[in-house]
Amino acid sequence: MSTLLTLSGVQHHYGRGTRAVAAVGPLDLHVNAGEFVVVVGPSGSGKSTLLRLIAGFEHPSTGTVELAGQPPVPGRDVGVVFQQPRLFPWRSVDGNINAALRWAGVPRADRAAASVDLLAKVGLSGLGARRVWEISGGQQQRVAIARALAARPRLLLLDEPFAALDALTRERLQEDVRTLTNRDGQGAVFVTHSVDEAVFLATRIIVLTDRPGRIAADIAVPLPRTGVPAAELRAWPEYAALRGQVAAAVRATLTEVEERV
Ligand SMILES: Nc1ncnc2c1ncn2[C@@H]1O[C@H](COP(=O)(O)OP(=O)(O)OP(=O)(O)O)[C@@H](O)[C@H]1O
Repeated sequence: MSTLLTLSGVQHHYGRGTRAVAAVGPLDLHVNAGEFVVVVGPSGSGKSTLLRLIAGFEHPSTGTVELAGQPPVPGRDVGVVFQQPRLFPWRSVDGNINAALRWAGVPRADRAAASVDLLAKVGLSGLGARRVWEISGGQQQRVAIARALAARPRLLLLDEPFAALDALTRERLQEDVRTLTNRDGQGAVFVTHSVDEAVFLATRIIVLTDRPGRIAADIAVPLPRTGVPAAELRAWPEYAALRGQVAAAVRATLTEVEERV
């Protein structure tokens, strides 16, 4: 498979001199097209910083980030979904998606059809005319995902996108994102604190050490992506074993933190 994303010798710190905070690295990471990478790690270990570096919102203090061989251009190469949907509250669902399509350079004449497609993809067909305040938090997050997909990015970056949702809505969205990314063959890098969410969504899990985040474990998740209902998959012994493996890796990073205190 072709390499989509390459991080080489990446380190990042915020601030300067004695006030500098080392947030990430050094780390190397290669992500292939079609991989769904989930990043877990202790609070403050640099997960969001890593996504910001991949999105091109931040430039690494040392090392390089390349998407398909080029430095990432913010807003062009990747679609980003945050914990809060960050929609235009005064616009309709369609209005929000249309704005994203316009920024993505989709010609005006093609936007209506593209919007219908995107709404269908995220399970919101028929809700285009609703105002943002007329839909639920889960539906708002679906609109945010549709917006991130508008530019047909090769890579989707998701920073704890379901953390603010209730458990049932969260499970539904997990299933949809899993199917969606599987169908389109996009790459994804997804940050979460939930080991279960990581095992359910990932083809590969990266566990970060405490700050500055380095790669403590790189765990393949060889579970089927289609054909097994979510509840059944979660009951598989292989699923439980992976959960145990990832939880142990995360615990090991926390033990390191405790031993230093
Ligand atoms: N703009 C900034 N200026 C200074 N320090 C920052 C900035 N952003 C993040 N940091 C620091 O860098 C480190 C990594 O932060 P980051 O938000 O990437 O971690 P995280 O793993 O996503 O955290 P959490 O799991 O709590 O969301 C933290 O110590 C944080 O305080």
